[in-house]
Amino acid sequence: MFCVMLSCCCGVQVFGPEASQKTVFEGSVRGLVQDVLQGGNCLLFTYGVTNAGKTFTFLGPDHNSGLLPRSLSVIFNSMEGRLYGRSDLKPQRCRDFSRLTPDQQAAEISSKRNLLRLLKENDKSLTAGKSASFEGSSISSDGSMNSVSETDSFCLDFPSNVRFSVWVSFCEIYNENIHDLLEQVPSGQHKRTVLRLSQDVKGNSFIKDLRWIQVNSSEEAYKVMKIGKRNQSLSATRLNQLSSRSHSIFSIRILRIDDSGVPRVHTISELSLCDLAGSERCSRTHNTGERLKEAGNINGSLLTLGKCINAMRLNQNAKFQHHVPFRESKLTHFLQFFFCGSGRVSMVVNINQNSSCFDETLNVLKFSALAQKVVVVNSRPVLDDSTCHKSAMELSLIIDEADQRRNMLNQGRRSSLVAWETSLEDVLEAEDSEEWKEEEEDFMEGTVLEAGGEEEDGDRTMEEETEKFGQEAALRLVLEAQIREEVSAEFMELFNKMEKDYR
Ligand SMILES: Nc1ncnc2c1ncn2[C@@H]1O[C@H](COP(=O)(O)OP(=O)(O)OP(=O)(O)O)[C@@H](O)[C@H]1O
Repeated sequence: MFCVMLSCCCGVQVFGPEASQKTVFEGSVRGLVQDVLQGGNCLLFTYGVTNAGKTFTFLGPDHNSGLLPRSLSVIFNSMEGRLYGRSDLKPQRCRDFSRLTPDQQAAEISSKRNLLRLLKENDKSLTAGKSASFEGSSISSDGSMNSVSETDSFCLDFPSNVRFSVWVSFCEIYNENIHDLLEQVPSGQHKRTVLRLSQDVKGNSFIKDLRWIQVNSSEEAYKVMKIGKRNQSLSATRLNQLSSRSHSIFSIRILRIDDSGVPRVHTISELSLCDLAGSERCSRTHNTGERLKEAGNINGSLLTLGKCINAMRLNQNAKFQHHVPFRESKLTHFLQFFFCGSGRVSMVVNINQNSSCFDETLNVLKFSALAQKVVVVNSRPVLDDSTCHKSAMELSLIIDEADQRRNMLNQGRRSSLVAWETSLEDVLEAEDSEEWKEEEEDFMEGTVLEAGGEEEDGDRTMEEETEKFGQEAALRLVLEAQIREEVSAEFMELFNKMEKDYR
């Protein structure tokens, strides 16, 4: 018996064991897909103990597709007849794009052809019985998505000259190493390239050299996902015959292009679907050797995710901002972009109702109750034609916009946004950075001066507001703070216990 629970800042929805994949999709990710089609950024991640049905919900068997195939279907159905026909605009870094030369475009097309050919070759070897890594799982050999409704779509209210270019990537975090699941490793060679997390000049993290493939239909995107899934690290454990030993991240990036005259990229939005590996207790799995090492890394990164969520939640009300340890694991470092005000975040919590995992499940539920309290303010960057040179200004405007929304949302409360760390761990993208910095400094100087006057006005309004609400509001705040303190103390205790258990 498996239950699914959706948890996000807008509330919690619980789906019982009888709920169909369609119902879960409609009650959870469909709204995110709509947001992404409108230009927003969304992250959805699965959470739960091992063997709780995360991959089932995420991908689903062929006759009963999960969240990812359904999202692809709705995205492409909604874009019917509005796909951008060329491949001269490609996403790069975090939310930038580059214009490809004709040679680069030809290289893109041929590399995609080779990748898709790989699927056919793999299928032949699968039917010959050479590999069974994906047996019993979700994907048909012809790459079709049988169970997804062909009609589900959103009506996009954009001018007729607006076109969409869709790109996908698929990677995994295995033993704290990031690997591109679309990398074609020559046969006989087992060593895969380790990719690095990098930051652009705006402080947004992205995976350097990750492959992005332009896809023109949901079937094509699904085939790409199939190829990646076959490369993912799966192994049999005592609790799950096909247990994910890594966190996998499938990202869909949509370039909204104004296709009149010289094509202009208007927005770049992203839907990231992250199937987290399940937490596992060694006393139950009896893992040893390589499996034990994997379990240690999985539990470690999930623990850091918990710490980050707890710190973000505390920061919403604290006078002094706690350090959020995003950099303690690759997973949280990668997710930082979404958690720091750049998108909507939702979590799917899977529950296996087997009584043997009762206390682990209770921990998962407590975790999700806390995660739900974190408010992430969403901002939607709009690109201009001369994107690169206006980036500093855009950044400031985005920050201003996010601040305004945050103030409206959290009147009298502390920010849920977390300041970017300034020291870069990995690679600093140096291109144009000097120019950008100068522009940014000039612009920031102006912003700081302007902001000073506004702040005084804001303070006055704030005082009036405080008087108006009076004693009743103050009492409510004290009570809320007390409750939060208690929950937070309980949670810290829980973390310490979990840490001890996993050792
Ligand atoms: N709702 C469901 N209905 C039927 N079978 C399910 C359901 N959810 C999960 N299963 C089955 O339970 C088993 C474990 O599911 P799955 O591999 O999705 O778990 P998981 O949480 O991803 O585990 P891990 O973290 O170890 O990768 C699979 O055989 C799957 O087919």
